Parts: sequence; C-alpha cells; structure tokens
Amino acid sequence: MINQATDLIKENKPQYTYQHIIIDEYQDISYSRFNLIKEIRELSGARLICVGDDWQSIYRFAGSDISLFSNFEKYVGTYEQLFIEQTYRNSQSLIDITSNYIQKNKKQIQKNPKSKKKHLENPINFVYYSQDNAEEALINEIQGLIDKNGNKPILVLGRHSFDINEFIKLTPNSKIKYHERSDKLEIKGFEDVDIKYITVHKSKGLEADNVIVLNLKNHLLGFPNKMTDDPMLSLLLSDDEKYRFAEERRLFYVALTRTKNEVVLLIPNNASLFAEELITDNAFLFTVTDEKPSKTNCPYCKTGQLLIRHNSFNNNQFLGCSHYPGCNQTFNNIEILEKTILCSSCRSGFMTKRSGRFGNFLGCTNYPKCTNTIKLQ
Ligand SMILES: Nc1ncnc2c1ncn2[C@@H]1O[C@H](COP(=O)(O)OP(=O)(O)OP(=O)(O)O)[C@@H](O)[C@H]1O
Repeated sequence: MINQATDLIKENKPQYTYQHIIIDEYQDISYSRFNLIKEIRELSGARLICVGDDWQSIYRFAGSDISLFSNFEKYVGTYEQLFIEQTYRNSQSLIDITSNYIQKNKKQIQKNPKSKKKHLENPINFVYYSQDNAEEALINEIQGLIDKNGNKPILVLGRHSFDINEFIKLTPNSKIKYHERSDKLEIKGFEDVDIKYITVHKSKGLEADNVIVLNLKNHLLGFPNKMTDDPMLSLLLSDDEKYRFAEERRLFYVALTRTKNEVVLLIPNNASLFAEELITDNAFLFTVTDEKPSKTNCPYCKTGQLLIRHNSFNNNQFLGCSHYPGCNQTFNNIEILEKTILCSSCRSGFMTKRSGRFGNFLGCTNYPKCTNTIKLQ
C-alpha cells in the first residue's frame, strides 16, 4: 500500500504546502516509508526533522533498516545532527552499564547519556532459578520489589509472547493467571498491584517503576533468540549487520531501559549469552552486596552464586558455587559474602583480610598465584 501511494504521488505530483516534515522513531523506518517521505519532501521542499535512537532499532523483521539512520547523509543529503543526552527515566548506574553494553557494537552511534536521578546501587539483579520452580521464582521477585518499593506497577517482559507460559502451571492451583487481552498478570496475593506482561517489542516507548525480564536462557528461542542471525533469514531481510546478534542486543537494551528503578533478570540454569556477558563485563558492580549474600556470583563460572555449604567431615563452613558439580570452585572464607571485593588483578579471587609484618591488609584468595594486595589504613 505504501509503495502504491508513492507511485501515485510520482504520477500525479500533488501540490503540497508542507514546510516541515517531522518523523519520530526514525530508527525504525523502512525503505518503502522512506521513499514515500522522499517524494513528498521533493514536491513540497519541506524541511525534514527526524527524531530517533539507533540503539533502539528493533523492527528489522518488519522491514526497517538501520542503515537509513546510520548513513543519514547518503540518503538525505547535508544535515545537522543534534544529541539529546539527558535522560530522566533511568539511574546513572543503569545507564553506564547499558550504554557500554550497546556501544560494544561500534556501528551504533557513540553517545554519552546522563541522568540526574538519585544513585541506585544495584540497578540490575540477576536471579537464578530452576525451571521446576519457575512460578515461585517469579512470585518471590515480585514480593521482593513490593517490599522494596511498595505497590508500584511492575512490567514483566518476555522476548516472545509465549515466554510467560513457563511460569503458569497447567493445574487449577496455579497462582499466576495471564489475561492476554489486557496484558494483566493476575497473581494470588498481589491483586492490588498493577502487574503486566508484554513482549519487549511491545514495550518500546513504555516505562514502569520496576521491570522483570524473563527467559534469559541459552536456547534457540531464548534471549538472544538465536534464529534471528540465521543466514537464510538475512536473504529475506534488509541490511546485513556483521555484529553478532546486533538486533537482539538492541532489543535487550530496550528491555533493560524500560525501568525507572531496577531491573530483575530471571535466569534459568543455562544462562543466556547476554546475561553472561553483562555479568562478566560488570563483575565488580554485581558482586558487592551486603543484604543478599546468596546473590554473590561465582568469579569462575560467573553465572552461579556462592552459597554457604558445610563440610560433612569437620562441619566447617565454606562457600561453594550453586552450579556444582558443573563448577567446583570453593572458598574457605565465608566472610567474602559480607563484604565482597573482587580482586581487580586476577578477577577470579576475592580480597580477604590478612595480617602481616606491617599490619592488616587485604590479599587475594588466589595467593600465591595472585599476589595482589590492598593496604588497610
Ligand atoms: N524534561 C523532562 N523533565 C523531567 N522528566 C522528563 C522530561 N522529559 C521526559 N521526562 C520523563 O522521562 C521519561 C522518558 O521520557 P520519554 O518517554 O519522552 O523518553 P524517550 O526518549 O521517548 O524514551 P525511550 O525512547 O527510551 O522510550 C518519562 O517518564 C517522562 O515523563
């Protein structure tokens, strides 16, 4: 239909009197829409103003082409570029993590977003759960957010519309019901709270006080959805992006930035590439946690949590990885959980209190392999 409209304009050359054409969400424009605008612009001589964010271009499957944004001059001619870098929704700590994450793809336009919102210590929470326990895991996190922030709206996001099914038991005693028409998640005990479930695509432009993202699993239909980079699909879709999972990365960026406060990532046993990458890149940030010792990540496998375990021989306590036997990392110093300082040198040990000839200091648990120390005043 759009192509037909363009042809009609070319044929009939209507007299337009527009002085300005303003396009919002320009990052999602397709060639056919662009050609339509081009014709109207040429006939009217209107000034073109395009507003958009290439970090949020997520409609390639529907024909949009990010090169119309990134190669703007090639398609539009001489232009002036202005940046809006002040943001009002997310905390600076979240912006720092998400901006680094999205700009790892050097094809994305480099930007430096800033926030004046108050500091948030842990903007992203990684929650591991077993798929047999999915319902309980989701309800626990909702309870946690309500305990922290009160009855504020919660947006639950899935990569696919069916991602929610894993959390709904097919028995009459299921505590979670999903009303597809209204997007409402009705959860026993939380009837007063506005909880919605939608896909990340649908969440574009929306926001909520708190966000939970489902399905961070390493699977063909996980997040990233691995089918999107299929070479066969590239034959049908526009623009071949070299960066692996470039579009899925932008989609994940959209998911992470819908929150006004924190975002919870629900990760089943096989953590997705994106979840693992975030943890690896921000290990320092995510390991400092006093209140939730059980969420300290294992510095070896990065995706397990360090848990207190008992040695059955001598009943001594030690820390073991939740992914044992997959990961057999242990630490004898359980005080690591109280004050977690990941070693900045080897990044696989923790800094623990030691005493030496010159007094107390922090030394790496990997000593003698790692000799990193921090002086204590
Ligand atoms: N000048 C401002 N002062 C205070 N708050 C603002 C201002 N501008 C926008 N906001 C708030 O910031 C939030 C995000 O605004 P808006 O949805 O317009 O941004 P956006 O750029 O379209 O975001 P996105 O593209 O990520 O969806 C909203 O809650 C809005 O009310």
